[in-house]
Amino acid sequence: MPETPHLDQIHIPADLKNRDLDFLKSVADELRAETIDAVSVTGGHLGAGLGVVELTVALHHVFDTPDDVLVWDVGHQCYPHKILTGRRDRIRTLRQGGGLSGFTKRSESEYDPFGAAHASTSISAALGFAVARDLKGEDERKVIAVIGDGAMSAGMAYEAMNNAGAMKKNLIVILNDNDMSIAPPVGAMSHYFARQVSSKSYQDIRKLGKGVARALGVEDAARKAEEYLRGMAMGGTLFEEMGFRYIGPIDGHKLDQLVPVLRNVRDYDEGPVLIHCVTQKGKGYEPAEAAADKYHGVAKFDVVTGEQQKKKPGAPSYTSVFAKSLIAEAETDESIVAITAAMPGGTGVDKFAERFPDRAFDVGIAEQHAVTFAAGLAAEGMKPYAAIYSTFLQRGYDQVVHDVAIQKLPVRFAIDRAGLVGADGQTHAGSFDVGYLGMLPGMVVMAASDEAELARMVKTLTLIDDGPSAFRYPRGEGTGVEIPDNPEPLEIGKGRIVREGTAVAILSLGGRLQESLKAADDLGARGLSTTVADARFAKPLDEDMILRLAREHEVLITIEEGARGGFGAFVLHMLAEKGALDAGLKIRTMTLPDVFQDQDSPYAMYEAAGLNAKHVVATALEALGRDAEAAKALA
Ligand SMILES: Cc1ncc(C[n+]2csc(CCOP(=O)(O)OP(=O)(O)O)c2C)c(N)n1
Ligand SMILES: CC(=O)[C@@H](O)[C@H](O)COP(=O)(O)O
Ligand SMILES: [Mg+2]
Repeated sequence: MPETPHLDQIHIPADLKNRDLDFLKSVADELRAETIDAVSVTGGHLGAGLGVVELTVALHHVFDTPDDVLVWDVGHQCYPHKILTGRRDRIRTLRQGGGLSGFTKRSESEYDPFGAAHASTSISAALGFAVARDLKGEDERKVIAVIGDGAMSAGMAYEAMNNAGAMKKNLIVILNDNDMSIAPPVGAMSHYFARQVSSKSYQDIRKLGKGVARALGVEDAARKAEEYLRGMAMGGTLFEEMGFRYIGPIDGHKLDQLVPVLRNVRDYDEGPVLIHCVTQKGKGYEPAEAAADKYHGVAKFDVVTGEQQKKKPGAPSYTSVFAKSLIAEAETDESIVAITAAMPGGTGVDKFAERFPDRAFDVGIAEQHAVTFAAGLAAEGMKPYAAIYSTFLQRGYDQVVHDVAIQKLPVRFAIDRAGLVGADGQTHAGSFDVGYLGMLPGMVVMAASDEAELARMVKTLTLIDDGPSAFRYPRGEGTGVEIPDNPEPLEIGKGRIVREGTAVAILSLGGRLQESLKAADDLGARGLSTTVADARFAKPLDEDMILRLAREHEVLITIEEGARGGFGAFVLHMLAEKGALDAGLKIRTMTLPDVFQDQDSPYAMYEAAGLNAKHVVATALEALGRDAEAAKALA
């Protein structure tokens, strides 16, 4: 544990008041060390937090949180903020079961006025706070949003600025420009920011900072910087045109620049202000600064060497199987293109881009655009694979409906991180895609039960040219099955029987198949011969197979890695329509519970969700009236 004599004096942000710059600098240094040490034992988002250490200290020194409202965009950079806002004693529980969330969360602290984890929401939320404040007549309270350069690629940020600029509300937006997203940032705005940073005024203030601080000492240097910065607001920037006063760029690691600038804008009450703050992702920790991803998200690591805990080599990840399979298809089909919204590594589109640089597109954090862009490509005869995490596709839903499905355009959705994802918790769970896609007319929706199935699904989608289609697959490693070199396409709307039995039928969609097979073993040992079927399709359903399961078994259980209103609901609907429930079939639908589950290991989350093998066993026994045995199975 690092020595932290200054940080130890800070229990809440008010303890940072009336402190001089030297003290604040020491707090910042110790806060950085504490953040590094904490994340070394928990893993998590490190680089972003290290880049905002000084900014966090300066904000809490200058403003009166929680009365002043501080909204962090994404929230993955908020670990230093958590340490300063009364959560230091639990900081080594970050992202663990029962521990602190890895993001800002309203239920966790009054210093987190707005929860986040999906990007680019902060300016909209902050404007809402500002308008409410004014309606309540509490004008003295300040509202600040901190948003990254990557998050600035999303439409929402501009929708919010457009609105804020016109409303002329007092609102402070801090653009935290570290010239990084998860991967190097993309897009014209990113180039625009880079031009601002290379401008003469920024280079001048950097020189001024260095020279003057040496000559005058920090307090005098701060006064000098303040004088300089007062005269520095530039006209004519994009932000000025949108109605913001633009200040910067300033060096976000220099408290002697940050503090006076923040003090000035705190007292400015003539409308919205944007401070362009230049920072470095991973700042102050050499292994992070040197890493290509600037330690965006890390496993547990050794603080001295920076070496991250390696996972034991296991089966290939679903993501890598997707990438490999798509590359194989694209070798012989030039119309295949791949799209990612700022997640090239996470989706495997980086691998596709290495092989086909002209056919891979990283559009930035812009899921809405990604979907409609794919629709345009499809309309022109290309075969776009939009590889988007289940949770982030939620943002592009109207585009899926309006631009893709209604026009029957053959966009292929490769939906990664389907189901529970573990440490990222509530906000990142891929719970809803089967429901929200399966309800759309004409959509084909599949779920892979293992990596060989995934390879077959990639192949299958190359053949669907008359409408949209999707397949979903979980985060992490596959099951270790052999992956065929030339995968056979699947017959649309056909499932498969994996094991034949007579009393109980388990109909699994996607990644719960292994648990279903374990449950079948257990039920078999209890004298209940059990059929296990892999549905493969949530839409269209394999009606023949499901009707047969309903006819020939006393109990039918559906199971899926998704919320209510998904696969089980579709099956129930179909069986009801066909009158297959009229004869007294004992049917149970096993889904994620109707709550937003907190983070934990994926296994523990499925355990809490009641979707592991023993839960299937108990469900079957309970359906058969063997309640005592069911209770024992769960014990
Ligand atoms: C809507 C949405 N899409 C994708 C992501 C995944 N994501 C999390 S952080 C991040 C990069 C954010 O970059 P930036 O805003 O510059 O913050 P930095 O990490 O550089 O501090 C991305 C793409 C997300 N959280 N939300
Ligand atoms: C903050 C954020 O949204 C991402 O960094 C996310 O945590 C990545 O998740 P994976 O680790 O599953 O790619
Ligand atoms: Mg960034």
